Amino acid sequence: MPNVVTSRPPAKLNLFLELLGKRDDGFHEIDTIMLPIDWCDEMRLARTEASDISLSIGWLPSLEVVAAELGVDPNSDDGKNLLAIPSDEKNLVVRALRRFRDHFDTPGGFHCDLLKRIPAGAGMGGASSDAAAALRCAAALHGIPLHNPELTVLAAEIGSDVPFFLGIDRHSCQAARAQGRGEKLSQVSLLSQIDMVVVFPSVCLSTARVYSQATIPTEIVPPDAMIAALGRGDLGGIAAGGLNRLQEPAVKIAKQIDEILESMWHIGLIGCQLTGSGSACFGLARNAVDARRGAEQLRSQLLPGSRVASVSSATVPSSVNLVITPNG
Ligand SMILES: C[C@](O)(CO)[C@H](O)COP(=O)(O)OP(=O)(O)OC[C@H]1O[C@@H](n2ccc(N)nc2=O)[C@H](O)[C@@H]1O
Ligand SMILES: Nc1ncnc2c1ncn2[C@@H]1O[C@H](COP(=O)(O)OP(=O)(O)OP(=O)(O)O)[C@@H](O)[C@H]1O
Repeated sequence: MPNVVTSRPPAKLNLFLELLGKRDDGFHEIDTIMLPIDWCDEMRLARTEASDISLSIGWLPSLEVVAAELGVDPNSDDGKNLLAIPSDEKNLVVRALRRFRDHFDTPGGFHCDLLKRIPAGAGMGGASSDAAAALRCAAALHGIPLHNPELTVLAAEIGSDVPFFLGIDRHSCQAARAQGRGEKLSQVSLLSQIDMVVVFPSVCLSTARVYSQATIPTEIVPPDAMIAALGRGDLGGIAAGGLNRLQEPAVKIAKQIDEILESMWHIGLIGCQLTGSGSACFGLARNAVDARRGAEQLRSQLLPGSRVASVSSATVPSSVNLVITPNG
């Protein structure tokens, strides 16, 4: 079995998110369509003799470059709020590796090097994706099948978005419908790649706080139109079928979201909306060239104070790659 593996956990966008009701466990019953995108973190996981679990974290291309894009001093309170990622039990990677080790009773521990690109508190699933990748990397290091259903059980215990990043059954997944708390998954097919622009304004939103200020609609919208448009590659239909019931409470907390969305509509993107509980927003472009051009335009208008990227749809789960180390 290998001693070191790597993976590139992707972010996700919620093309559709409806609130169906409040559950007794304090979570919301949701109906959401999630799309993996090629904005990824970088993970390296090694087995260790000692039983403890350690994590080192950095930012790509560097903390200073990311802080400059956001217009913050990395040592200021704002900078720490946006960029100081915990490396202890609060990090979902540490939580995932500890749960894995205890559940499968594997010998020794792990050391994880995590390089972040996915903004935190953005509604892009960064922590959840890292946790899912950590479970798969740990399974590969200990010879446990990557599609072992017990991994999905562990994932659901770690967070509502984590199961999505493990993929569905044994197949790679271009998009998924998530119901329940987010753990009931079904495949959604895409006829063609989707190209978008994503903007992360320099504000970190708490998922719990946005949900707590959301209201359950009297009239529930189903995701059928969105699912049909994705299946026939109809960009106009995807834009028209978009919805995010968490957008209203998120905008009340961070008003700049409205300004960002306005700028995105203004440069000709369509279906512009918040992803997840925010604060990141996305808009659909006709193709990758238009997405790159749109990102350049928004960068010149919005920087510093936002991170802007052109992205394309991707798949989950992220692959796990063996690293052949000199001592085998
Ligand atoms: C907003 C989304 O990202 C959309 O994909 C997810 O619903 C949130 O997934 P997540 O960040 O993994 O959320 P968790 O870490 O499981 O829960 C954080 C908090 O969000 C709220 N929460 C989360 C999921 C859900 N279906 N209903 C909720 O009300 C709860 O207050 C919960 O304590
Ligand atoms: N691996 C991780 N990467 C980034 N943040 C993490 C990680 N583990 C824990 N966190 C903490 O979780 C907070 C939320 O991170 P993030 O928004 O990436 O999580 P998420 O819940 O998966 O995504 P979403 O915003 O879509 O709900 C961060 O501000 C950070 O304090």
